[in-house]
Amino acid sequence: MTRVALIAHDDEKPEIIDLAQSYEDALSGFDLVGTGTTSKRIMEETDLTVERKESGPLGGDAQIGAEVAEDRIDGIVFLRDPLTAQPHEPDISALLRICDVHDVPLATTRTSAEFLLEGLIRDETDG
Ligand SMILES: O=C(CO)COP(=O)(O)O
Repeated sequence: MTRVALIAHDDEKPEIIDLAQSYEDALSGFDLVGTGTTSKRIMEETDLTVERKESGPLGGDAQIGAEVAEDRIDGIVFLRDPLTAQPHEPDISALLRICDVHDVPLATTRTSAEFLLEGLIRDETDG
């Protein structure tokens, strides 16, 4: 099953919730994983089930990075706050780097996230 990671910084949580609601039908057919607070918020605002990792600052990005290294993840939506410094910036950089290493598609904005999800939906439909 297509496994998708959902991650958003605090400023972007309303955006990822709106995205999850817009794509709820398609996402319900995916295996979802996410960082702690993002997962919790999405599950509160939709009927989706998201496997909860740690919160980002406590290692959630690193846990998802480990799954990327094991080729378990098909795509990542990571809505980053481009205007606020994060205490766990090294973990964030590591996640972006390991996605590059393994050629795992990663979207960091709403529009690129829609393109990514449309691509994953198409791949799943094509079988
Ligand atoms: O910090 C994050 C990603 O770097 C997100 O973590 P939360 O989903 O726990 O807020």
